[in-house]
Amino acid sequence: MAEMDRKTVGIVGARGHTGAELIRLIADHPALELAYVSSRELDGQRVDAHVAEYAGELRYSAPAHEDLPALGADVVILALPNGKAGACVEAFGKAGANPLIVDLSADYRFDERWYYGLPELTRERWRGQRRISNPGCYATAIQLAVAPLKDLLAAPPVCFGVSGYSGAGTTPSDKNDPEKLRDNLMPYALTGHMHERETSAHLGVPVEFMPHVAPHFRGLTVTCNLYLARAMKRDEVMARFHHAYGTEPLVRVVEEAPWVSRIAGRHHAEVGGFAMSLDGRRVVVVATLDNLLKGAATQAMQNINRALGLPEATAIPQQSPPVHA
Ligand SMILES: NC(=O)C1=CN([C@@H]2O[C@H](COP(=O)(O)OP(=O)(O)OC[C@H]3O[C@@H](n4cnc5c(N)ncnc54)[C@H](OP(=O)(O)O)[C@@H]3O)[C@@H](O)[C@H]2O)C=CC1
Ligand SMILES: CC(=O)N[C@@H](CCC(=O)OP(=O)(O)O)C(=O)O
Repeated sequence: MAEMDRKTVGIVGARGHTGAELIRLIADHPALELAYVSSRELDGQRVDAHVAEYAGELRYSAPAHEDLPALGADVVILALPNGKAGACVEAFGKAGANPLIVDLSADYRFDERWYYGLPELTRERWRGQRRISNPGCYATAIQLAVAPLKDLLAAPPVCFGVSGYSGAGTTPSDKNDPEKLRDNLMPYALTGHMHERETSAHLGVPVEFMPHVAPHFRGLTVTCNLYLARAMKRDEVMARFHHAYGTEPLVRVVEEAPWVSRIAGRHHAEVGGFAMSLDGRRVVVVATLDNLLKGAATQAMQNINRALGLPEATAIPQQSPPVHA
């Protein structure tokens, strides 16, 4: 597609797990090409030595924040740890540069000047903003599980989350130490996790969230207990989910509670279970997604495609639905 006017993309923080997934997606994108990928640790090394799906001559570089605007990418993806995006965003402001900026961190998720891009729930709120804040991974799953019933809740949803340890990034900690995770389930931030605040703010209802990290690498599950203001039948509950997501290529509504082992490496989220209490006033909804894909890189790609006027699912692999045993 050499004749197509490709847009250039810079990834800041490209050594990380999400950065690597973005390199894969962009490598296969008909309208995008990588301009630069930054990493201090991999500075000077060939990208194809680290991401097999990338074929080209590009090497990692380590520009200072203030030098990013001069690199001239049309799209800049910030995949840095929390707290680091501001310096980059400021550098573009100071230089008078206005690329499309997508931030994967939590830094702008509460900033009303930024579009919060969870396309299936917020795409109507995009008004051409060139600053896009990508949602958190658990926060994506919880919002997808709760949104279709949020007007019927009698109490805050109580959500039990279990993530693979890639969710904890590459900076060494107990939460990404395979030795400490072996045969283990590690609870953390059991009240006040940032995604509790994020989901509450964006759903407009208070949410309670208890995260855990498990020994698998990628994929997360949230099991959400929802008390309902009136008795409902399972069919009625499911009809709401089909209505909300029936035409969405990246959210599948499934009968059974989905398994995280079947979502790893896939680009969509699954929402299912819909276990009802006998009195019909309580339903348990389970959502799974790959935290690095629909929880991060794939969602960023949806947002970028949309902002560039391309079909939202461009270059996002659409695999066939999993077969449940
Ligand atoms: N992992 C996940 O499942 C999800 C992550 N996110 C968010 O996406 C962002 C990236 O996550 P992830 O890829 O997991 O993170 P990683 O920890 O795997 O990668 C972080 C990247 O930032 C660079 N970096 C680390 N420290 C600094 C620093 N002090 N200054 C500048 N660069 C630094 C690293 O490269 P180098 O040190 O070589 O420069 C690396 O490229 C985070 O904000 C995270 O919260 C969002 C949703 C899901
Ligand atoms: C297992 C694990 O540690 N997960 C991360 C969430 C990853 C994510 O979505 O990150 P941000 O919201 O920080 O962008 C956490 O709980 O902080």
